[in-house]
Amino acid sequence: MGAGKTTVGRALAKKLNKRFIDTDHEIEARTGASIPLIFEIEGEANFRQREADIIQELTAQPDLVLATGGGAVLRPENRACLKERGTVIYLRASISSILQRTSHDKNRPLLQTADPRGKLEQLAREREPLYREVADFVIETGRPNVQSLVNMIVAQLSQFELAQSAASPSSSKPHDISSNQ
Ligand SMILES: Nc1ncnc2c1ncn2[C@@H]1O[C@H](COP(=O)(O)OP(=O)(O)O)[C@@H](O)[C@H]1O
Ligand SMILES: O=C(O)C1=C[C@@H](OP(=O)(O)O)[C@@H](O)[C@H](O)C1
Ligand SMILES: [Mg+2]
Repeated sequence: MGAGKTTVGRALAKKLNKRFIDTDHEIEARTGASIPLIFEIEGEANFRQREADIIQELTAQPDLVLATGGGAVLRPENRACLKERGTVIYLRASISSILQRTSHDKNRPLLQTADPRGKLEQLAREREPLYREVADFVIETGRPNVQSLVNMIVAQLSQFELAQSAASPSSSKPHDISSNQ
C-alpha cells in the first residue's frame, strides 16, 4: 500500500502505450462500491475473492499494465497468474514512505487503525517474501519521482526481455510488456 502501484502503473502504461487497469478500481466499478465499503459490508475474505477473480480474468488479456492491490500476493493462485502470464514489478517502499504517502487517505481500510506503523510492519513481515517470490524485478521507490520510476522500469524491462530471449529464444510469455522506445 502506498508504494505507487496505481500512480506509477498508470504512468508506465501511458509511456508504453498500453491499456492500464487497476484491480481495486475495477472492483469498485463492477460493484458500484468503494473498497472501504466492500471491506465493511462483505469483509476482507469476500474482497479477496473478487480480487482473485479479476486477476484471473485480466491476466489473460494481452497488452495490459495491471496494478494490483498490495494484498494480491497473499493467494497462491494470484501469484501463479501474475508470474506465469506477465512480467511482475515489485515497487518497494519503506514503512516511513508508505506512512507519509497514505497518512491523509482514508481509502485503505487495513490502515484505519490506531497503529498504522505497527500494521504496516506486520504486513511487511508477512508479504515481503511473497513479493520477492513473484517479482521479476524490484524497484526501490523511496526517492525517485513517478516519471523517474517509469524510466527505471522501462530500462529494466528492456534488459529483462533481452536476458529472457537470450536464455530461451523461442519461448516468451504471452503477455510480456515491451517498451515501445
Ligand atoms: N515515487 C513517488 N514519490 C512520491 N509520491 C508518490 C510516489 N509514488 C506514489 N506517490 C503518491 O503516494 C500515494 C499512494 O500512491 P498509490 O499509487 O495509490 O500507491 P498504491 O497503489 O501502491 O497503494 C499517492 O498520493 C501518490 O501520488
Ligand atoms: O494491501 C492490501 O491488503 C490492500 C491494498 C489496497 O490497494 P493498494 O495497495 O493499491 O493501496 C487495497 O487493495 C485494499 O485496501 C487492501
Ligand atoms: Mg493502488
